[in-house]
Amino acid sequence: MAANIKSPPTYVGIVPGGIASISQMASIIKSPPTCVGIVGDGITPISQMASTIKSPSMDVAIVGGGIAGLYTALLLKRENINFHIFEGSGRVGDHIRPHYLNLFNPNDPIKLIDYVLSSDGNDLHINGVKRHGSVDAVTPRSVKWGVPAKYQDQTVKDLMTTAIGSLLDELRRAVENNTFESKFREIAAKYDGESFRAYLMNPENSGYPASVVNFMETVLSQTNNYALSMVEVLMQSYDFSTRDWKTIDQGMNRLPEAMEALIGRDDITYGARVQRLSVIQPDPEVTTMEWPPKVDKEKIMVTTTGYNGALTLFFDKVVMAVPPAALKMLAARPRWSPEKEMAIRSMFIVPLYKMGMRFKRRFWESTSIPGMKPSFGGQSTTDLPIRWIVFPSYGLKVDGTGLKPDDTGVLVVYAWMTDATLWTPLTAVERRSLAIQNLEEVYHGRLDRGETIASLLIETTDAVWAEANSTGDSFALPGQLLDCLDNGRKAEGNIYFAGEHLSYHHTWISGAAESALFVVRDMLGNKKIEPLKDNVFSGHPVSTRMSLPFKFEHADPLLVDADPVEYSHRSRAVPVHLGEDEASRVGPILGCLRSGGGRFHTRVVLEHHA
Ligand SMILES: Cc1cc2nc3c(=O)[nH]c(=O)nc-3n(C[C@H](O)[C@H](O)[C@H](O)COP(=O)(O)OP(=O)(O)OC[C@H]3O[C@@H](n4cnc5c(N)ncnc54)[C@H](O)[C@@H]3O)c2cc1C
Repeated sequence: MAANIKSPPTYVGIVPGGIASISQMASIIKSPPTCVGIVGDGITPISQMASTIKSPSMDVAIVGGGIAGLYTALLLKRENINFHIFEGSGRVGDHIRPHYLNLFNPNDPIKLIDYVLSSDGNDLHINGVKRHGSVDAVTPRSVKWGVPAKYQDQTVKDLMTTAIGSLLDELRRAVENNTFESKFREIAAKYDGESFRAYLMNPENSGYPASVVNFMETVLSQTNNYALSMVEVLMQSYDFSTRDWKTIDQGMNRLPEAMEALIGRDDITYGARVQRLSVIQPDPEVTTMEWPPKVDKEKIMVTTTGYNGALTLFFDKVVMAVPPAALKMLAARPRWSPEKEMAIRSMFIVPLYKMGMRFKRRFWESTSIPGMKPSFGGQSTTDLPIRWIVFPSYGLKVDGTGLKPDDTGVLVVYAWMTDATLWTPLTAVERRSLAIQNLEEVYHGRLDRGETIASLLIETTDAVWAEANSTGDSFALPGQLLDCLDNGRKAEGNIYFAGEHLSYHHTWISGAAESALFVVRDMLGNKKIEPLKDNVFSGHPVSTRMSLPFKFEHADPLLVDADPVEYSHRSRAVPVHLGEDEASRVGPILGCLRSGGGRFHTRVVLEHHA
């Protein structure tokens, strides 16, 4: 049996009725090979197991194949540490879930394109008032919002700058001086105890009346976002004020797929939901075989179920790279410190709702109505249930080589927080019908050729994230941010924790990667682990779309999932800082997620050689 199992041969599997199918298990899990494994519920042939489990090196289980798990794997790979990923679903990337029905060449280089955050043709549709142009310039008067006279003509941007501009400047200066973390903690120690709403209303700060705060939240954010910790909303503003926005051409899921290819699919078991974690203490004295087996040093027993059957495997260390909701719902695991348990339980999970709507033509990119401008990217804001309408940044080539307004295209409507919760009880058909009606209202009198939204629509698909395994995004309520971060991150013996919720940049891909960096540093005794550099995997062939079972027809990436229930989120920009020299590098590059003095710049440059 040992011959079936690649190095080091301390890996034993047991199945009901014998060990015949152990070879199957060995082929499922090739390289992270500490261990004893049990498949199924029978453990009779225990006598055939090695007497004492000795592992010569450290073996790490990574639970979760999202960005946090994948990035942890790549860092461990660079350190030559054995690892294996257990991913509960059949794919990596989870939150990043664009879906294509269209053409592109799997061997196309992965490259960044500009992500357009706002454009001249974007609209505001609030209080029944339609306003064309940048959201930043909106005043309460312009949308008939009742506020005290002195605020009526202040733009929403000025109101926000007055409230937090100096704190944002302090954070930016701290990044330049490599003191981001201490500045973040200084600000959090002072302000985390209050919500952003309370902060804005506090006379010691901006002292805005509730009507002004409501106006700001409606125009700039989503309903009840300002109930979060003040520091969460400050960080949202900080991340959104990043200057250079980029996305990955042909879809953001090329990032996790490229990472997957670099890791190697043999080091990932798909469809393996971890259900149980147990700590097995060392007992070198005992030589008789029993279950659980005796081990020469502490091991973590990891039990998964899925389409590979049930697997039980032993590792030296485990990284739980899963969202707090998944961690909370783990059927059996050790009870951790009260602070840790509290951090896991109290992380505030924000629901998100998204619908991708595929249209016969990109009607938003052309208009014959005098005074109206087309929306080449960016997003429109409404106070309707759809809340935001996001225009694609794909195919925007002003030199005429991009997609034409008569080509098909996808709009995404996007609600979160309380606005997303309200979509949850509706059926799929009701959601689609509501989205169409909302869009008809926004575009009333503005479509050419006598068309309607319904007549232009090809298909829709949506994601009610609160109903998905990963739920939504994680944020902290007032007074909980530092506790959630510090206690949530703290290792429990040999069990470590990663995920976007444990970073300073909640709800960003870069945050998930940042958390992986923290974990690997911690696991290796605060070793100075650098983020991945451009050429770490230089020479490694990256073909990212080998496994997609679709025939592609034309070059407009449809960023919606074909599955009518589970929807992808649109591929969108991550905060990016690109230096001139970095942008121009060529060759096989794994783009890096690099930390600049606490500020985590996501630099996703993935190119592979022709
Ligand atoms: C609607 C939406 C829009 C977003 N927009 C952006 C954006 O524009 N830019 C940006 O940078 N970020 C965006 N984000 C955030 C970003 O996608 C996430 O922060 C990031 O992908 C989270 O990565 P993660 O690895 O922490 O978690 P996840 O992606 O949730 O990965 C966790 C993995 O663990 C697996 N898992 C869970 N439980 C188990 C178990 N018991 N056993 C085994 N496996 C398990 C899951 O299947 C999943 O694959 C968005 C998120 C959403 C929901």
